[in-house]
Amino acid sequence: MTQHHDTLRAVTWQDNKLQLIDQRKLPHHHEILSLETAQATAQAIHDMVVRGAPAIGITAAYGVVLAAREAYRQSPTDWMALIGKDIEALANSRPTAVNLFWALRQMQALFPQINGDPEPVLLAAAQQIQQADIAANYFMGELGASYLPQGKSVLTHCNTGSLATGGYGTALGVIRNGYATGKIKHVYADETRPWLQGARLTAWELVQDQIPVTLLVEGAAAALMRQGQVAWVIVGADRITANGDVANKIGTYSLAVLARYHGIKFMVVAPSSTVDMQLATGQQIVIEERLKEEVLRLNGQTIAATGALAWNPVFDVTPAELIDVIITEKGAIENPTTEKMQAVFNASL
Ligand SMILES: CSC[C@@H](O)[C@@H](O)C(=O)COP(=O)(O)O
Repeated sequence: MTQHHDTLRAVTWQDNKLQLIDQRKLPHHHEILSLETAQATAQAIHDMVVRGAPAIGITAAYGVVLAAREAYRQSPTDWMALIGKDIEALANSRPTAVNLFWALRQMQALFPQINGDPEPVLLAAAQQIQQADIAANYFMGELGASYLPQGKSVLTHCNTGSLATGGYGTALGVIRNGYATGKIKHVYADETRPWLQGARLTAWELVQDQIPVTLLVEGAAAALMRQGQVAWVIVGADRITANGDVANKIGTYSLAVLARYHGIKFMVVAPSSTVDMQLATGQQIVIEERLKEEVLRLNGQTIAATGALAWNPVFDVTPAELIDVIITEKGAIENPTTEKMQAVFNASL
């Protein structure tokens, strides 16, 4: 086993409240938001205070705890009926990361067994979801790193680290493990327009871990690959469909196309809570579109020509045929197909 020193947690439960690091302010301001209602939790997910598919799911699970507390206060006998509105608000906070809906289902499945105050039972369940996510990340870190050659560089996109998960990270977990074991010598990170998760969050996490990181604009990825610097592209996922198609941060699909052209391997790292066996292919995934202002403005300042329109899909779908391996805590799926996905997930979902 590799030694783990990672302690950063984006989502914590303290003093009977949900505490979120405000990721919109990182890395230069470290502010914690304390939330006491499910409605505020849904708003925080929508507003990107917390982001990253597993972290969104975990936050929603704690949101259900807050919802149940409020509903039970209103009516100890009728809380299960009263909680519906809050669960709907949580479900409507963001559409693409399936971990959100998975976590809500996990929590709701417990309701029928609860007698009396639901809070202790639901809090334990939310904490268990977070602990299981961290354990999955450590496992995937080792499994993913076992695919890497010795002493090479990798390219990653968006932020998939402690901030995006229960802790440690998916793609960044593989990178952490790969660096600790000497397989990775250098990390290239896309800045990830327009929210700059790469520049603000991934670079911050890697610098803290003393892992050498070089930022590039997404448009530079092809030129970097052409130089022969990158052995693997390693990314996370927001939803993986039954055929192995992967929705992830906008720009991921470009990287997969580029990687194939340049003979570079492409790895997706995600826990089974990101797998949606109900959808046959990635074409059925709802892709979130956010406000055009996120593209037209930067740091509150208009940068684009006044009058220009903007298109702001925040995820894209990478077809399974461009993916060399999907790493999950249930195992690795090489050259994913529906049959291979079913063999791993249908038995257990
Ligand atoms: C382990 S995080 C995996 C994905 O959620 C991540 O790559 C991503 O696309 C995050 O998007 P975001 O819009 O920041 O929530």
